[in-house]
Amino acid sequence: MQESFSSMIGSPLSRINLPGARRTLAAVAQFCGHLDMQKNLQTCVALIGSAAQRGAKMVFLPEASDFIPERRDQSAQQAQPLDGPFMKEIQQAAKDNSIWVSIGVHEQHTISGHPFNTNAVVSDEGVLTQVYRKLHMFDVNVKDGPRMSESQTTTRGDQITDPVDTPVGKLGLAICYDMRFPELAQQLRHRQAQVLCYPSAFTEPTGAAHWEVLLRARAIETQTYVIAAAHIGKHNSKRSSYGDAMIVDPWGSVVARCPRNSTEPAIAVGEINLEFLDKCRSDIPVFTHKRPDIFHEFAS
Ligand SMILES: O=C(O)CNC(=O)[C@H](CS)NC(=O)CCC(=O)C(=O)O
Repeated sequence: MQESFSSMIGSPLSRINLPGARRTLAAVAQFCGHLDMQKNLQTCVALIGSAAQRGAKMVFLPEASDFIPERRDQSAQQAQPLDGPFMKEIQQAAKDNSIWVSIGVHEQHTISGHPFNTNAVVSDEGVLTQVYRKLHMFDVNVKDGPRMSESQTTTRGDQITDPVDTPVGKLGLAICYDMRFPELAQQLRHRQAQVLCYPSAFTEPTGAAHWEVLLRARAIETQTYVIAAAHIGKHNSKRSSYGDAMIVDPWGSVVARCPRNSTEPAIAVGEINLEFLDKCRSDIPVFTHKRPDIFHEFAS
């Protein structure tokens, strides 16, 4: 798996003109995914197009943008490899619109049979540039709340992915439930991330209780931008998602947000300002105040 995956990764980074681009626009997307991959693909392509039209250099699409399963067996049935037809079309749309894309998909895993929950980054030339596979499985049983066992349908990843250079900054990859694990955000920041993304399909009860607080906390404590694309609305008779896709700045302010009173596909555009980020980091230099002598995980 690892070899075939590596061979699909291009090396377009030398071609990005990053130094002058201290202020760029990012677009965060929200829609209601269904089982039908063709329909979801059309929605994603339309969102990529409107993000580009609004001047964004990168667009962030939700976790599981390819499909939301209705039954457990459908995850494995419908999952495609990263060089399959769904990602090919996304790559083409990125290229056609000259925009970078982060997208969550079920990534086929032929060995275990259960797909990875993957966040894939595509360059504005349509090249698959970085891939992260969700580390933390959402296996929970909340009274009157969600009961989910992601590990029954999903293979968990086993590595932290190095942040990748994009036009909006050095981007650290995570997914949804990962936002409850500050150690991943800290590690990505330790590896120089300036932006973290959490493509999501949050449940309604946990979204109402925790979503915004978690995202703003991760942004404040890591002093990075946090971009969380999200599914919203009723996917099928058994499942619905909270929505509230947003971009948070390194001070913890929400700078862009999709409407929660509509389940129509939407994007919100916000500025990523790396000068502001540097100012946040120098005003309150928490990362020079770390105590690796006490907390050994950050000793280098
Ligand atoms: O299953 C798929 O096809 C797509 N994956 C998801 O929807 C995942 C795993 S079930 N959802 C979450 O992690 C929700 C986390 C959450 O809601 C919380 O942390 O409160």
